[in-house]
Amino acid sequence: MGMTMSEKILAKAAGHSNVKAGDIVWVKADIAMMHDLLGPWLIDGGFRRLGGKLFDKEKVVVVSDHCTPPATVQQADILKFTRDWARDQGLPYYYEFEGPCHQVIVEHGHVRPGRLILGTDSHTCMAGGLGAFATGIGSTEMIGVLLTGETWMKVPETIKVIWDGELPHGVYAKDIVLKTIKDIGHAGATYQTIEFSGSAIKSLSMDERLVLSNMAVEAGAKTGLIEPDETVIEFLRSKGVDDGLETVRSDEDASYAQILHYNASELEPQVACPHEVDNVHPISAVEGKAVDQVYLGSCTNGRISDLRVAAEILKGKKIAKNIRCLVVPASQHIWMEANKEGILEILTEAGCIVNMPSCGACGGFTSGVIGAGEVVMSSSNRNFRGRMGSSEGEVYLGSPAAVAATAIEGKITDPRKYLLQGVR
Ligand SMILES: CC(C)[C@H](C(=O)O)[C@@H](O)C(=O)O
Ligand code: SF4
Repeated sequence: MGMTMSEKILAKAAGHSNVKAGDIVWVKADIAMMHDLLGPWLIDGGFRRLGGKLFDKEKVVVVSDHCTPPATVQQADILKFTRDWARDQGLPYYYEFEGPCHQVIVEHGHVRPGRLILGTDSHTCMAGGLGAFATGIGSTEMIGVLLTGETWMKVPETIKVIWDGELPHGVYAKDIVLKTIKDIGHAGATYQTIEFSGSAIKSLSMDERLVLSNMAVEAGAKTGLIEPDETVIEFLRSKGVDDGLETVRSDEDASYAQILHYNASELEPQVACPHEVDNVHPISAVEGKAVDQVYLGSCTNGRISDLRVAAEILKGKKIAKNIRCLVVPASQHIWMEANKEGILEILTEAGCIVNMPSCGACGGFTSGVIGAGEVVMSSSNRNFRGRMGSSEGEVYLGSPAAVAATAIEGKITDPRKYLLQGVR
């Protein structure tokens, strides 16, 4: 019996030639990633009591992103604690004010195909877009990983999700993943891997692949994998990475818990409605819903291609009166790229506010929270009650194009009417 990608990566991490779904294995982490909110300030006590010595400094990456820039004294204290901890531990890889951790570790080359990446954040699974088995773990579990470099894991079964065909214009990876989550359900892939494949997936850019893997956890999955190919290798080379580029793929005769098959050419723009990510409908079902804020950003959809498509739609136009449009590039690097391309100017002239890269508005932590009764159309990954501020608010999720079109009209809007044929 062949092995899935997920089984192969975990077999390697466990030092076995073969593992199968359901096996319990001890695995060695290639990267242990923490952020400010669930990292050092939470675990330092336990970590020190148990010896306080890192298993390997080179494999520990800390990113301050959730409390940046701090909006309260408590957040400033958390940030200071995290920064001081990284310095005291002599960590070579500490990043702050650069953007959400998942984007930052990808850009800095910490994510490579076949690696096992453990992080104290549920969207750690985003690294699966480059073919790494990446998953979120709790802070307590992270103490053990920091001390030993190891943890135990049950090898997950895999749900294979095949998207063949060609995406119509105005339809994106975000729509693919929302439709997939709708069908699997928000807990339907619990303790399973989702493997995305098919010709539509293969033709996605690196930016768009990361949208799929990022949101795998919204179906409850442990990770979301895409077979690494030349798109991934070229991306990594562009970031100066030239080792650890071997690819990993599922065997033809690997066994799957479930196989779902879709035709991308039939897909329409999708929207996840409050208050669950699987409450997904075609945009036509919610068109016209008035919004108070639109949010274009996050580790899900704040990358350069997302900003480009929004600029294409908003160029020469103005956002609706009485709404706010927050744009938050997913990293400092993307911010600079968007600046060079004139995108930030286009968006600002349209009336958007460009914030610094951060988790702030996405998770309702710092700037951009919403009040009771307010409605947001967001390009991020979660719409739980209270996600962006008040529990009396409402969050709708869609593609960056849908967000930009909504900004123009002040109500949820199908982006296709604002896009020239061929713009992706
Ligand atoms: C704050 C953190 C625990 C959380 C996560 O784990 O995902 C956040 O990043 C999110 O997106 O909700
Ligand atoms: S989902 Fe939002 S809060 Fe969570 S890591 Fe990404 S940007 Fe930050």
